[in-house]
Amino acid sequence: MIKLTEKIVQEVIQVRPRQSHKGTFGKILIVAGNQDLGGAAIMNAQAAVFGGAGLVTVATDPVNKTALHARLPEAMVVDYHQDLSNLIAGVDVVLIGSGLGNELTILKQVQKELTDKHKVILDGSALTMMAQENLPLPQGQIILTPHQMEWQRFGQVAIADQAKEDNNWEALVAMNPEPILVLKSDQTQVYLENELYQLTVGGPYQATGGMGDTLAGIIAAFVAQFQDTKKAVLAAVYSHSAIAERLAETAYVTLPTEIAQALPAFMKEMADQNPPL
Ligand SMILES: NC(=O)C1=CN([C@@H]2O[C@H](COP(=O)(O)OP(=O)(O)OC[C@H]3O[C@@H](n4cnc5c(N)ncnc54)[C@H](OP(=O)(O)O)[C@@H]3O)[C@@H](O)[C@H]2O)[C@@H](O)CC1
Ligand SMILES: Nc1ncnc2c1ncn2[C@@H]1O[C@H](COP(=O)(O)OP(=O)(O)O)[C@@H](O)[C@H]1O
Ligand SMILES: [Mg+2]
Repeated sequence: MIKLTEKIVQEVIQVRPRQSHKGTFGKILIVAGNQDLGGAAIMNAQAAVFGGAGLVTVATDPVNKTALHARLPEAMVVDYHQDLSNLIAGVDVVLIGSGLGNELTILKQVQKELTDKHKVILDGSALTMMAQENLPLPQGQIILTPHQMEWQRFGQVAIADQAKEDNNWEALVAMNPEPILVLKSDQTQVYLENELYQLTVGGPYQATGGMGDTLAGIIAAFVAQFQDTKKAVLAAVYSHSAIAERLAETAYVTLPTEIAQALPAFMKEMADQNPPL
């Protein structure tokens, strides 16, 4: 077991090269937010934009369009009932599932367009629907971000058995290809290529709806803009809770949107410890 420390973030977040443009830092499609859970799409997208993704498009229920535009003009918004195949073909990263509810048709349509070139984050309702419908993993480099109940459904490991890492590895190796697992709890762990990483920052001030939606957006931003996907996931998991821990020095609860807002300053601080070569 390896403890996650600030070192991983310093390793991943570099000063940006001058010769660059928005395409350099990755294109993300977020598929999230049904009629009732538009906040999840907003929190995904805010975290992705503030986390440094070059271009973010949100495919969501049309009732969420005005709210998304008003909250986050940097993000583009499309109706998730439209044909998303061209959009999917043009992005590097797809984050799907936060607040998606029971939108099974949309999940299936997105999944069939995914290819090996995509980095795919499966969160929230995507995991629950895939478990209920027994859907196979889609193509792409897969990152799963379940909380304990979602992992019980998706990985078929009872919550009580998740404390034993062998049980989680057994479920993971049965999946093909083996995904990266971010198993969220008050003791979040990352299962990644035979190594178990333990988060040692963060705390109960994070127990607020939308906290996981924000983490998923940060992961999307980091894997979109940083070369090494595995390290990018670890750095995202660490940054999310490290920012919360800092905010909690003066706040009883740390809101997901506040964590997103703190990302640019946190990332600059980390990058400044890595002077350009
Ligand atoms: N503003 C928005 O739009 C928001 C939209 N959201 C979206 O809603 C969708 C549904 O997500 P969900 O997580 O709320 O529901 P579900 O999958 O049924 O899990 C809850 C059940 O699991 C149990 N449980 C056990 N261990 C647990 C653990 N460690 N962490 C958490 N739960 C744990 C828990 O136990 P209990 O609370 O009863 O003790 C309960 O029985 C999803 O797509 C999400 O993105 C949310 O982000 C909120 C803000
Ligand atoms: N007591 C706690 N200590 C540390 N982290 C917590 C605690 N409670 C929740 N979290 C973190 O908050 C996030 C919750 O994710 P999730 O349940 O998916 O939220 P949501 O779906 O509402 O956005 C996870 O990253 C989890 O590790
Ligand atoms: Mg969640």
